Amino acid sequence: MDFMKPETVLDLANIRQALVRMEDTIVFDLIERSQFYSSPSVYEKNKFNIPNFDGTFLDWALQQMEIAHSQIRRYEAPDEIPFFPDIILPPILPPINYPKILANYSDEINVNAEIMEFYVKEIVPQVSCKVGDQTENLGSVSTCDIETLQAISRRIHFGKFVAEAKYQSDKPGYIKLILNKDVKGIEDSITNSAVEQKILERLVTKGESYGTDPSLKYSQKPQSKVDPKVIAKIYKDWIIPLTKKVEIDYLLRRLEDEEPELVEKYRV
Ligand SMILES: O=C(O)C(=O)C[C@]1(C(=O)O)C=C[C@@H](O)C=C1
Repeated sequence: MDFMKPETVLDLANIRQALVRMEDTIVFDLIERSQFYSSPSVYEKNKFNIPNFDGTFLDWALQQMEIAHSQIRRYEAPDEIPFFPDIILPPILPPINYPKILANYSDEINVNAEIMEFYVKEIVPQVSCKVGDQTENLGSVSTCDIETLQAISRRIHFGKFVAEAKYQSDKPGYIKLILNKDVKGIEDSITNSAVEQKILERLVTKGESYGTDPSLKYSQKPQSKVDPKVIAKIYKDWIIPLTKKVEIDYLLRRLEDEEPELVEKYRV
């Protein structure tokens, strides 16, 4: 898909293909994280003495990274959402005039605070190789965390494109659901259990293959570096539900950016 060509971005088959590709990045990032200890010092507020800063070491490191990445134009892209939108800077590179694809409030749909919370509380304890700190690796842990968080955030906020594609494909149906504030109806209409099931099965296969040394493939002992079932469970319990939350939150506001005459047509 090409963000300069909206029709390629709003094609559900293309979006799903992009989501499948993102699984590779996320699975590899989780495997990378599994080399390290849980490293609680990285996630403890004000553990290190950082002048004029109130937060965890990871918050601080991620903020520094986002400041740099904002200047290299990362957050101009419609599929990149910062964790700290209030501290980012204008790009140094000239702006890109992306065609409008999403509704005008789309940047306000941001679940990164929830992503940070489940990452620290649920993912790190399940994928790290051992409980505790390993002093010399705290920096590596934080850079690995940043990569993983950014990959998961991009995947979850892709829900906006999924939602827009679904909205465009059935405006009358969605306008009625939105006017009725029918959250359950919206959730049912965006859910495709067969697609979800396939994702979970494929993640187990990817976890097994990517986590195994190819030369040991035929060994009797399982080699996976992260239990593939844990990877599938992270998707089932957190990544897919939050993607759906993004879709629902996006759709609930969708009439803010719709022709009033069209909305009136469906109001009873
Ligand atoms: O592919 C879709 O239709 C989506 O809405 C994305 C997604 C997902 O998170 O992967 C979420 C909800 C659907 O039930 C299936 C898959």
